[in-house]
Amino acid sequence: MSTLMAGAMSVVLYSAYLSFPSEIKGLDYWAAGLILLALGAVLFSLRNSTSGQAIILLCANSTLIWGVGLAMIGTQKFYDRKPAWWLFHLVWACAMLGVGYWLVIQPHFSARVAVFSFLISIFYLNQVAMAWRYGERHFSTIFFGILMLLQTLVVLTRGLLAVFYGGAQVNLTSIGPFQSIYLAAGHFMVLLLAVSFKAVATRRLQTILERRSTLDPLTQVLNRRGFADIYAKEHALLRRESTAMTMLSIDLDYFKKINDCHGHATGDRVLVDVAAVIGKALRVSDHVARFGGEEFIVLLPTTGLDRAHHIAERILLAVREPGRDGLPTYTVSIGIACQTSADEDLDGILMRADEALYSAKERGRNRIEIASMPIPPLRAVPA
Ligand SMILES: Nc1nc2c(ncn2[C@@H]2O[C@H](COP(=O)(O)OP(=O)(O)OP(=O)(O)O)[C@@H](O)[C@H]2O)c(=O)[nH]1
Repeated sequence: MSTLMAGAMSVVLYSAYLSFPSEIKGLDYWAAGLILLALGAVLFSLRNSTSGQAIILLCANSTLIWGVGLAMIGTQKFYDRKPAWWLFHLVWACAMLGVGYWLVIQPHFSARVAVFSFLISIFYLNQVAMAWRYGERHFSTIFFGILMLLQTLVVLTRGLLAVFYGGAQVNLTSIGPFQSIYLAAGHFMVLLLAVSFKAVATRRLQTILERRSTLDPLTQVLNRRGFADIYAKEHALLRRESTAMTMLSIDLDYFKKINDCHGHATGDRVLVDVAAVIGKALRVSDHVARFGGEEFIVLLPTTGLDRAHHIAERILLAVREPGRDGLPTYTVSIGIACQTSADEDLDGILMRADEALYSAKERGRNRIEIASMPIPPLRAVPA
């Protein structure tokens, strides 16, 4: 039954590997690991029905180690870590030496079970550590980590029972409480592991799609939608705490000329460069967006005009430094608008920042202009 489950789930994971974006790594290794676990279980079931029991047992142990090992490699790839092939091969070699020795040269069932269990638990434990260190704090990771931990505990307990109580306690062909728990865990764990692989991968897919829908694909800064969400949060803060925030509207000067003289690809590289230069001039709490074209918007939360002007000057100077990455020298114009009242909305402050930007363009470009403050709405005077 568990063999069928593992086989079916490996197909599910492989089809996810084919259809998920290439940023989600490791799914193919998880699928291969499950196939090998299924194959290992088939080999174990054949050990008494054919001659050459020792060879079949060796192959079964080797296949199982490979199965769990490939799952570990998949998990390392999934979390963007360098796959520890050295650990994979070391564990496999030690397991084969140990199992081979206590199977063929000096037959000893409990020693064989102990060495196999301790070694294979290294692969499970490694995956617990991966999920703990690199996993997102989300239900799917917790589920994945707990399953790997449970699997580690079950396998380690089998190894310890083999060491302290001998072969009878861990021989899965005889009946006993631990044997039942181990077999049940083995059956369900294969299915649950595959489900947990799929759960963490689906969560990763969701995060990637969410990020894609709020980021500009060329420069990786926010797009209009992502910026509107951020602005709404900062606006709510401004309403609550009566702070100020400032918007910079930054536009490349004569960008059409850059495209015409150096080609569209160089134009794109200039856009990426300007996004990077702006990003370097900001704090982590500031936000940059590109709404398309060659205009960038910067939102500086809890920042007044003086500080914003200082940041704008820093950007102006950094941008026009010549020869970065072999790019043509270029300049930007910047319009600044400060918002102190929650009565103004995104369109209002954007319009003022753009007006200041046009005025910078009209006055010769490569300069900064500050927008006048909005005229507060007239309020009725009580009689
Ligand atoms: N390479 C590249 N060019 C773009 C992109 N989006 C818009 N453009 C180009 O940006 C140029 C904008 O030209 P204009 O609006 O005339 O502005 P400008 O040449 O910078 O002139 P000023 O803003 O007045 O200084 C056009 O040639 C667009 O084709 C893009 O994603 N990549």
